[in-house]
Amino acid sequence: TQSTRPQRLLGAVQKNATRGDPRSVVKAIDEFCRHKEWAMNVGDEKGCILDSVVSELNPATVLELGTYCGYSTVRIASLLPPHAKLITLEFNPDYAKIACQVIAWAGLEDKIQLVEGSSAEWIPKMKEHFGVKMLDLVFMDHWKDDYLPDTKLLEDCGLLRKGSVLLADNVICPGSPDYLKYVRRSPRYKSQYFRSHLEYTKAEDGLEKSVFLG
Ligand SMILES: O=c1[nH]cnc2c(O)c(F)c(-c3ccc(F)cc3)c(-c3ccc(F)cc3)c12
Ligand SMILES: [Mg+2]
Repeated sequence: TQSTRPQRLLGAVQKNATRGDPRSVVKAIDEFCRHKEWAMNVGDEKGCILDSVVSELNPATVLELGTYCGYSTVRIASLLPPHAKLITLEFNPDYAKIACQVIAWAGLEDKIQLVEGSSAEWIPKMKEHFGVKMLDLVFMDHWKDDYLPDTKLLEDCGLLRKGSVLLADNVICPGSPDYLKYVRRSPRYKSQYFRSHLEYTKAEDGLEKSVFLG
């Protein structure tokens, strides 16, 4: 039977990356997506912006919405301090199966908790189920139409504190205009646009970094 693109991406990781070396996993995926098959990872250009936000923040608790094949999951987790935790939510079971194996190849199982399900279902369960008090960083990379409702859900669930950072991918392509309007207009956020390109292409895209002011 035909393999899927995520399966072929995993194959490229297992063939070209070194077990236990997260940066080689990131590199292997970028090479695969640039030279073999495009895939919707945040990619190397926006990935560098992601790295700088994570490194500057040094977060203890990270929530990623949208795991896909685990590229940004591995990229973020490889920069976290020793006892920091990353919870990543993926709705698609096929993506979750691949991401689990990419995370294992990178040797980051201890830092990452992969949960299969919807953000709407799991955000309200963060505190009771994962013992999460507050989120230091939320990387939003799931579905453009869910960015705004999930942001409001994070606020309502009391998961954001003064200084919590929301970092949203694809705010231009495909774009999340209602989300952008909300975080840019709200007095409760300090928002900043990092202009970049759609992964592995010349099309414009960017990341929006929004600091919750409490
Ligand atoms: O859905 C996404 N989630 C997370 N990140 C994404 C991402 O980083 C992307 F680059 C794209 C993208 C953008 C342009 C394009 F032509 C194809 C896919 C998508 C996306 C957008 C619309 C869809 F119908 C399917 C996928 C996503
Ligand atoms: Mg994306």
